[in-house]
Amino acid sequence: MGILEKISEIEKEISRTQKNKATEYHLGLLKAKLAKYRSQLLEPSKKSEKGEGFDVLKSGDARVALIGFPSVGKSTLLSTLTKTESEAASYEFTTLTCIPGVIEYNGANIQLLDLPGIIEGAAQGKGRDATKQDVQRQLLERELESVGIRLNKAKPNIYFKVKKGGGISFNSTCTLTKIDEKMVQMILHEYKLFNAEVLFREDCTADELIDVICANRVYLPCLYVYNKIDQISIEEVDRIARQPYSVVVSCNMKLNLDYLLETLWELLRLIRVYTKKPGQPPDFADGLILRKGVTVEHVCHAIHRSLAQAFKYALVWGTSTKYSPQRVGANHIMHDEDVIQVVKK
Ligand SMILES: Nc1nc2c(ncn2[C@@H]2O[C@H](COP(=O)(O)OP(=O)(O)OP(=O)(O)O)[C@@H](O)[C@H]2O)c(=O)[nH]1
Ligand SMILES: [K+]
Ligand SMILES: [Mg+2]
Repeated sequence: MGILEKISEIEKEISRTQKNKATEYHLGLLKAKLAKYRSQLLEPSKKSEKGEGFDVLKSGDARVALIGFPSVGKSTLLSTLTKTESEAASYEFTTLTCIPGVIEYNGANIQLLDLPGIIEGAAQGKGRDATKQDVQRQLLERELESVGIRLNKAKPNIYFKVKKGGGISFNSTCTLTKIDEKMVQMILHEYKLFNAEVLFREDCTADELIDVICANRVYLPCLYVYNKIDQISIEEVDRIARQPYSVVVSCNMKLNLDYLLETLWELLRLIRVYTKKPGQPPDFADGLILRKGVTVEHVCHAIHRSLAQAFKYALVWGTSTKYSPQRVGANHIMHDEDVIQVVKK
């Protein structure tokens, strides 16, 4: 049996197995097997070591990829938000390669990647059926999930370390309601791991443990953009817009695109920090683009490599301080649109 067949066999078995106390361990084992075969599938074959990727250089302050069904308007969106034109047409698979563009927003350059549609033949219809969006979303999520991508999800808080000996040590700092020691043992054995340290710091599932064992999962923020709202009822638009991480737009009618950019900015956790020299106004024309959570020390590094060493203190104006200006140390956390003046030793 090939890997694909094994995968489909296990998927079938999972779907026909009823979920209850008695089948818990069996299901846990099936999930571990499934994850194992999927990883094998993703390993590059000997022949084409590199795998087929799109050759686009990373650039700008952040990167966003457009993943979606054919003809949902990915290329139209790229052409609308950036100076790049990506061909759009009413037939599926108009785009056959990766087309990069740049969104200029709040002084930041956000690289936007237009990609070919994934999953064939499901984007037809006028958007009349109320649940088409939900079905597409689920299929896309499942597709990304199966290649190890986790959307809008933090890495499970499990400490996991493979050891040379000593068996499996299992501990938790909280009550576990979805997994127990026996299940952990079974899953580890499936991966031929007989010596390891496992410490649960939150109430995780078997799937989450498997993610941690596999170690190649990618945790990404995801914004669900629903285009063509000019084609559905206002009630449906309203319902979709209320879902988390969701924005409704119409590229053709230029509806809600400002809100899309605002939301993208927030989700990418971008912030602007303006620098100021003594006795001069802040340099609002040329802000530093950084990420939420950065400290004054990070800002120093962004200004100049050697500045952090020469740092004495900084004056900060903005929402991150109680007073403006306020004298702060290297560990102070900056907010969007703060102004900073660095004082050297
Ligand atoms: N009604 C409506 N049609 C739109 C909108 N945006 C795009 N379209 C149309 O949808 C069709 C497909 O648009 P594309 O931009 O080619 O879609 P795509 O997702 O890039 O498609 P592929 O590259 O083939 O996967 C085109 O005919 C667009 O004119 C919109 O907001 N409303
Ligand atoms: K198209
Ligand atoms: Mg396209």
